[in-house]
Amino acid sequence: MNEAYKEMAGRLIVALDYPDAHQAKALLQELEGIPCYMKVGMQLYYAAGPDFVRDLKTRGYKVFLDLKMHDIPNTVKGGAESITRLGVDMFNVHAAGGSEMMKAAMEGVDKALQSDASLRKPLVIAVTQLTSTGQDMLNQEIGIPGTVQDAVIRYAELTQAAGLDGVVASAQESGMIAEACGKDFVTVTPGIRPAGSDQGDQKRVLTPGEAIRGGSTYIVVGRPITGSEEPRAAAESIIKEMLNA
Ligand SMILES: O=c1ccn([C@@H]2O[C@H](COP(=O)(O)O)[C@@H](O)[C@H]2O)c(=O)[nH]1
Repeated sequence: MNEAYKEMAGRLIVALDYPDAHQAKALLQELEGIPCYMKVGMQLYYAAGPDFVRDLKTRGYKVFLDLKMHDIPNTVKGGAESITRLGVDMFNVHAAGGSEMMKAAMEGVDKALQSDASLRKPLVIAVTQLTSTGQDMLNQEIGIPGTVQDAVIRYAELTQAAGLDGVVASAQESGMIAEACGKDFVTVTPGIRPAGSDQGDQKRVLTPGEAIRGGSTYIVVGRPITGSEEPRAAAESIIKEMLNA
């Protein structure tokens, strides 16, 4: 395994959207040896809890805990403290919670780090507009005027001003986020669909190659891998496409 492959595989975040630890572990076995990031979202975390996250860390994976916290600042601060104690590498909040809430998340991280010197600071990122949100939904259903891109940039700037490390957005917006917030501001981009694959409920999609060319720091891929008859081949083909980009 060469360095370029390792680096690119580390930018692939596989979404372990499963109902239980047993099924998630079956995928881990399939993907054994591929040095990708693993994402634990609500479905798996509510079923398998912190033990599953610890198991992933013991196996040597980088872990993104995708619980999208959105609550009053005091509650988010406590949540961020607990998540940091779990030893994850990345977690998120909703930018729509506002800057006071996002700053409180950072305070929770600091509190955990100060109490245990063995902990490393996780990347803290904020969801801008979900990749399942399209222009019509934003304007007509949710009632927010302007373009999706305007809303994403506004949230990205708010997130950066609150001291977070980056945002979750569509890969379609990675370039404009880099222009507004600089290239070091992390972009984590779900809604990735290899050519010809089913879009499902995602509205703002790009292929893995387009996302890397567009400047995404990380891409998040779930069903194109987990729903494939050959998940390992699907993951390898995505990494190959990322490398070729
Ligand atoms: O805006 C967002 C935020 C998070 N997600 C999560 O990413 C994966 C995508 O899974 P696919 O199966 O590849 O669609 C999933 O876990 C979402 O919860 C997102 O899609 N969009």
